[in-house]
Amino acid sequence: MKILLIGHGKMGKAIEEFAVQRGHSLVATVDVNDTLMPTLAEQADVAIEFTHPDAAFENIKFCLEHNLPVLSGTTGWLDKMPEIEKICKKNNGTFLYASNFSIGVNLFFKLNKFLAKLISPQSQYKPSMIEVHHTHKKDAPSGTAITLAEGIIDEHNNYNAWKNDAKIKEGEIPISSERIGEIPGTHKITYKSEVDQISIEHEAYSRDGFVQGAVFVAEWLPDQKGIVNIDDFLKL
Ligand SMILES: NC(=O)C1=CN([C@@H]2O[C@H](COP(=O)(O)OP(=O)(O)OC[C@H]3O[C@@H](n4cnc5c(N)ncnc54)[C@H](OP(=O)(O)O)[C@@H]3O)[C@@H](O)[C@H]2O)C=CC1
Ligand SMILES: O=C(O)C1=N[C@H](C(=O)O)C[C@H](O)C1
Repeated sequence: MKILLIGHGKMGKAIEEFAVQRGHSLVATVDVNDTLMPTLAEQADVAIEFTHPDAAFENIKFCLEHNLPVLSGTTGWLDKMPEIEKICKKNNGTFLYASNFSIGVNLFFKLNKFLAKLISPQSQYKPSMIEVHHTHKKDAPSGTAITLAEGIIDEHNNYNAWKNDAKIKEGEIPISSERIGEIPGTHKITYKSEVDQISIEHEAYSRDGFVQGAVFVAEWLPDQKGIVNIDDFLKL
């Protein structure tokens, strides 16, 4: 498979290494000072995009307008998702976004929803979330934390919003973001009552889980159409 790799930072470099190990080739790596050229899109089977919250929209739009299936793992740009959905539809394109490509995290998303539904009638248990990442991370809360909060909001009758702050109003889930050293990504949800607490946690040991997931999804994506998601890939 021929991959157009957009973003050649921590994730891009690790994806390049793993993709080559899997027998794929790169049409090009496009980083911040490079230009996305239509000829690159013509030569590729799929684009993998891991860049910056301010750059993702234009990169994804370019791929969709040049008939190239694209997956993006970039977080912090989701206010523009409705526009991407329109562009994808208009161009009969293929797009997948995942806040986290790790298979473990995608199972954790399901566990989170299950727990939220189970605990919803027990209003004495109040949820909170902590996410911990490396100090280079540009966005807070993490995309994964937002997906987890949305999962709780979908399933729990008493919560309808999240806040990246300890000062919350009724119905809000507090998310605390910590940035420490080189931590790849840890997410913990706790439900506390007066008498006890229940926690679920996912801890990435390295970026390998995100990298492997992105390459596996990229191998599957060229045969799909429209807006698809990682649940479709994992058949969850
Ligand atoms: N979904 C998932 O599973 C995961 C998602 N992420 C997300 O992926 C994104 C990238 O993470 P990471 O690789 O760690 O970050 P890095 O900062 O290490 O890499 C991003 C790279 O993209 C470059 N870049 C910036 N703007 C553009 C542009 N317009 N076109 C092409 N390249 C550009 C940056 O250049 P420069 O540094 O010069 O700006 C940098 O080289 C983040 O949003 C992060 O949250 C990360 C891990 C897993
Ligand atoms: O920036 C990172 O590193 C990560 N970003 C994603 C996020 O915002 O959730 C996924 C993972 O946690 C690592």
